Amino acid sequence: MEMRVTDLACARGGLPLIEGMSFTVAGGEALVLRGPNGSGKTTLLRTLAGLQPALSGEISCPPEQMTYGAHADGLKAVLSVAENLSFWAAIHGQRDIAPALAAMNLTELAERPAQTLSAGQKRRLGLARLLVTGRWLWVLDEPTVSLDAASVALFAAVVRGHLAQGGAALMATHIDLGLAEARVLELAPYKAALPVDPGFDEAFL
Ligand SMILES: Nc1ncnc2c1ncn2[C@@H]1O[C@H](COP(=O)(O)OP(=O)(O)OP(=O)(O)O)[C@@H](O)[C@H]1O
Repeated sequence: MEMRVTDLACARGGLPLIEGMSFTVAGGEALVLRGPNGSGKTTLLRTLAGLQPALSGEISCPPEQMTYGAHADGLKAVLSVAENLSFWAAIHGQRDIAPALAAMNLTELAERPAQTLSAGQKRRLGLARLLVTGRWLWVLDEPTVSLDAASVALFAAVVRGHLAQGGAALMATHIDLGLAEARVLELAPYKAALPVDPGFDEAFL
């Protein structure tokens, strides 16, 4: 399995942010996306996940082969931890949620309504969801927000396990995940030139 991105350009709010971007992610690989606030990491991930159209370029992997973890945890507040996971597992044709619960240290919280979880516990549940999708490519936006050091380590182990099974991960993160094997993809070289404002008029200066 491989995702090949070729000469991609994307925009947000009508402004081009990224242009001329090409890279590949293959099964067994983790790619960490780096760039300052506002540089377009979320925009790139949304584009790859098919949530917004690219301005131009090609993405070889269809959204059906990936799972996208956004800033929001995407939980159903009144469902329990186990019910939330079962819901997602059913959508993806999976049954066994026990390994996902155990991997993100949620077994003891299985019966708790999601709305009563702490921010870090909610994030752990959001990440456990990845494990019941069966998708090979994980596209993740700041996956470790709200996690304490122990949970970051748990998550790194989950990612490593996914890679070992031939999966891949593309993650925007500002923190060190402790995944020494991850490649870093800097956004800076692909910063799009700002369009010239055709309505500019010196008389108004
Ligand atoms: N809904 C929106 N409408 C218009 N512009 C937006 C919208 N969302 C984000 N932007 C702008 O698009 C640019 C890129 O934002 P994006 O969220 O992709 O950056 P980022 O690299 O993920 O930032 P951060 O590190 O802060 O999460 C920013 O200048 C931002 O203000």
